[in-house]
Amino acid sequence: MSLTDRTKPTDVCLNTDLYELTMAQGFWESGLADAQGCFNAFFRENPFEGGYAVCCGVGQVAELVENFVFDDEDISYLSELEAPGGGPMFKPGFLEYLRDHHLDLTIHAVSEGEVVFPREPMVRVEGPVIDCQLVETALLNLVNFQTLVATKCARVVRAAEGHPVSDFGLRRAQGPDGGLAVARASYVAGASSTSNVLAGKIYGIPVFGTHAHSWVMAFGSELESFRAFAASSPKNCTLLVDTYDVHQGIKNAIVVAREMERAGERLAAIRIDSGDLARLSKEARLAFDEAGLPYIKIAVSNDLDEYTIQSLFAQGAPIDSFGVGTKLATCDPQPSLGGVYKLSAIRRDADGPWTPVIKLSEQAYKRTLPGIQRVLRYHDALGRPTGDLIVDDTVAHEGVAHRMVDILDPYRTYDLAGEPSGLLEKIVEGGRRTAPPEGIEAARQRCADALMRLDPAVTRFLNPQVYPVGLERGLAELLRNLAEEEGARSGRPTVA
Ligand SMILES: Nc1ncnc2c1ncn2[C@@H]1O[C@H](COP(=O)(O)OP(=O)(O)OP(=O)(O)O)[C@@H](O)[C@H]1O
Ligand SMILES: O=P(O)(O)OC[C@H]1O[C@H](OP(=O)(O)OP(=O)(O)O)[C@H](O)[C@@H]1O
Ligand SMILES: O=C(O)c1cccnc1
Repeated sequence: MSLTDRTKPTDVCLNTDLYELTMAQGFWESGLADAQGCFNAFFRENPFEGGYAVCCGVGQVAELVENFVFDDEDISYLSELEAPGGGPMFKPGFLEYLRDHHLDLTIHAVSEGEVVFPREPMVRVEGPVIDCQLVETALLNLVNFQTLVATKCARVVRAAEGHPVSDFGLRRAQGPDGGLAVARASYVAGASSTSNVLAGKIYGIPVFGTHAHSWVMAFGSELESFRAFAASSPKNCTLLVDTYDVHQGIKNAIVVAREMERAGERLAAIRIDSGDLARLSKEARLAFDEAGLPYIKIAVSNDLDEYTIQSLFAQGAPIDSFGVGTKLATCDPQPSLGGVYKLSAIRRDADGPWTPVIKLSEQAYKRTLPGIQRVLRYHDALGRPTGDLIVDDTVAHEGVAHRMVDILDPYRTYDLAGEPSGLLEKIVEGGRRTAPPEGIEAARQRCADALMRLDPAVTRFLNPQVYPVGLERGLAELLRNLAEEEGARSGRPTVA
């Protein structure tokens, strides 16, 4: 992960919200340090008004847990913190407890690159409630942003219809760490390369680049600048043709391409970064073809997103590749996923029975789901997903249940077809990863496969169909009972 890659590993434990540490101290003091909890990370709505999300960031969770250690420097910093009302924020006994404390967690997660849907657990964390709480913020920080970026990039890649998309977002990203996360998640979601060199080094993502307008402006003329770039980077030569006038830029690119041919080299591409990209790309294509240079590719950039790219192809633009920066890195127009991490079951000790719990809300869609949840994804004969069933292992259930109950409307049921398989895999047990890191290429392949199998009605941009996610009947009944009990206790009307 980027933080542990670039700073001392133990810094991950302070990459948290203060309240996680304050609550941990409270659990420790209340004698609840050994109580066990089960938390789920999930989101409530698909981003970008789309029909799905691409799970990302979970590939770094095991590393987070293994590196979650408070060293002397961390303890010393915490010991100096003052409470607003006076006196130390943390008690010496608690800080001694934290020193060399390791997270004794077991974690199940959806594999990176897989498609996920609202309300189903993406990550399930079990273990001492104090440890579950300590890891919350850092875990959400990894999973929320990368899932958002991966989803955005999957949309851009879909619009690009197989043409390469390069992440150009670093200069517009939310800080250095944000830029790395964007490059990583974009690659998982199908981007072919990144301009971010550090991301290339850390994650092994192919790096790609052209040149800036400043390169052209630094020379006496555009032609001179193109010649100098071709001489300097003959094997990696994409010329930016829009600094002054695109028509002249195309003519200059043809001159340089011919000179390169004479020197036994080939101009790879031009890039157009302003103006009407459909019209200019058509003119460029025609000019290169007429000049006998059909191999020169056309790359474009300039505030692109999935909608602009879709529109460019609808206009018949002969574009070969895309550089996408600002709108990818900032996940325009939705800058956050809103994923949450909620307690769903507790038990007093590690051998006792789990007690499922829920949080009620005035808004039914904000009510949480109880239990030790897992997800069964059903597939048709061709391996295409047909629906996801959330099962709770604290209640009796039918195992493979073919009927599911709508999460928000208990009177609505769906019949599931096909064969189910478990969506969550164990990635951490007793605080240790259960398998070596799988690497970014495997996640990228999984994402490509998952998106290919998903119903186009779910992946379309406009009014996508809702992918069915529902509750196994035992869980639906438990939810209704708990909501009634909690409602009666709080005097609120029952929402289930
Ligand atoms: N043919 C097209 N159809 C749809 N959108 C386009 C087309 N050509 C360009 N765009 C998009 O329109 C937006 C604005 O382009 P515009 O031509 O105004 O920029 P510009 O004049 O090049 O400005 P600047 O030089 O400041 O970048 C950009 O997001 C660009 O990608
Ligand atoms: O448009 P985006 O999707 O955000 O892609 C990144 C942008 O960054 C560069 O512009 P910038 O003006 O920063 O530098 P330049 O002088 O090299 O064009 C590049 O030319 C792209 O337009
Ligand atoms: O290499 C490029 O062309 C590039 C990289 C980052 C941002 N804009 C352009």
